[in-house]
Amino acid sequence: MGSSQGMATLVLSLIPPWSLLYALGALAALWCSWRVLAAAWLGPRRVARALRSQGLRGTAYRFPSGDMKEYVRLIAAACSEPMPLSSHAITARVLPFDHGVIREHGKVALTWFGPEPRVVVTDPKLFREILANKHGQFGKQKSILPIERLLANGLTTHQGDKWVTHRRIISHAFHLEKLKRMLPAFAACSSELVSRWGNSVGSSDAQEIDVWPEFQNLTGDAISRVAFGSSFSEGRKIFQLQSEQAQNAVKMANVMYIPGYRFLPTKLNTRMKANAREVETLLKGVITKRERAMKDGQADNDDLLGVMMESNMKETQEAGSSKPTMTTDDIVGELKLFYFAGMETTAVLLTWAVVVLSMHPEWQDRAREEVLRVFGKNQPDSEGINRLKVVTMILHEVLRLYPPILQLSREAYEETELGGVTYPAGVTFALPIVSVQHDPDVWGEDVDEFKPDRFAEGVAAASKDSPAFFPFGWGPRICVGQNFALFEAKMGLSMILQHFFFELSPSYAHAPCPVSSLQPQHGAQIMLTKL
Ligand code: HEM
Repeated sequence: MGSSQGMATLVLSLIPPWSLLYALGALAALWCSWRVLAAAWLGPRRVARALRSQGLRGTAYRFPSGDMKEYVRLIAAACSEPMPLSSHAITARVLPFDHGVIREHGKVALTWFGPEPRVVVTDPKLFREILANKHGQFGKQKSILPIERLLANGLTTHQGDKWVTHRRIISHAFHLEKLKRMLPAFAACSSELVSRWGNSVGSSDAQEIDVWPEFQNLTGDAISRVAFGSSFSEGRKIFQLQSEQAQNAVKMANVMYIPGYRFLPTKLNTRMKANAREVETLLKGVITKRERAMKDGQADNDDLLGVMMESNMKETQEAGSSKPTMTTDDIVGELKLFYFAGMETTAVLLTWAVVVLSMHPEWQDRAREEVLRVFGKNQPDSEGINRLKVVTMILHEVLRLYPPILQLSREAYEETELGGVTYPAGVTFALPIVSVQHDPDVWGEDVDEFKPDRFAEGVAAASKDSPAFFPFGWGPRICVGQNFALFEAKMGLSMILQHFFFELSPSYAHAPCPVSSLQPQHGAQIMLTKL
């Protein structure tokens, strides 16, 4: 024993210290290569074998980027030219990769997001099962990108107890009764839009207007007024900054792949950080002002901020805590989120509604007849808005054919069984809303036709496999602002129908495009004529 120890000491003393460093370096490199190999090669192969052995079909894993290159290539190709006018068969254009995979492999298919397994699910029953998340095994993806945090850190990104309390507080603010009180704000914004359009349209000639930026302004203004009431001008400034932030985020997304890029003092990074600081300062100012007014009993709490702060105070009192349930930072995050979650989506809905009604003048006439019967030329009220049957059917059909959010995703938090296949923890499920809503097996052979009548007996009776209508999601995470969005869209559309006829402009190219939402790639040019 003694002699072998002596031998080892002798050998070690003969090895120069730098070669020990080399050896350690080589070991570290070997370990890193092993980790990379395990994550990007062995892991995917193991998961693929396990899933295929249970009968799941799909694409073969390609090292190291999986299907990502093909996914991007197909979208670029599909969006390189417009679609035929009046065609509503958009799935192959806006989600070409998933569309092809579903056709080839069926309604549950394995694909690869880099080395991560991504299972595309378009079977409505499984779709609902994942979103309903009865046993807590499916959740939002846990990793949230720093860029998402910079834009908005609120309900959509929260998990667990924090999500439960925030959802409860925010739901109060979006309750139908509360929304009724917000109606004057929607009406004021729509009336501004209609009188601006009226001024630019001559008395007899038709005038071309690109309604896409117009509706973005409308919904941005509406959320500023509805969220901040009397502090509308600060609200507008905040939302202008948020709008700039969203555009910068798109530029940023193009360079995010450069490691550490976001820490460099580039012009874009500096602007985004300054912008985020300014939004936060403005929001905190509005909140502090409101807190003071509430203490003095002088606050007008009919806006979203007021209702949310009131309901937060109640929660805090009921919990018997000295600390507020939602902190000022929490409220700032939620307000920022309302802009991203609520503005663009509703603008997209209004845009496709006007485009589609221009393609189908018979439905435009029916909608106008109803609006004029219910309101005449008067400002729409909440009671009348709730009686609009044709307009509601039209908006549902537009949301079916052109869902503003094309797809959702969820992660398996633990090993879980779904549709007879056991999935390991960490698998991502892609849920393409647009594919389910354009599936002939679910909606019938006329699936790609604009037929609002299918919603005559409500959403549940509209499809064979009911319900298969998911524009606002499904289950506990269903859109908290859906009543808000529909109220706003009905108000805007009614006022436009009261004052104008519209048809497609010759310069319009039909090109739905998957950006952050389903946007018109080259704008939405409409010819307006005064009624
Ligand atoms: C036509 C308009 C809209 C559409 C199509 C839409 C769509 C959606 C969808 C699909 C989800 C579910 C996301 C998921 O499950 O991962 C969602 C969630 C959400 N939406 Fe909307 N939305 C619209 C309008 C609005 C408005 C106006 C607001 C607020 C002002 C809003 C606020 C939210 C929030 C806060 C969530 C997160 C809910 C949660 O995670 O608990 N949305 N929306």
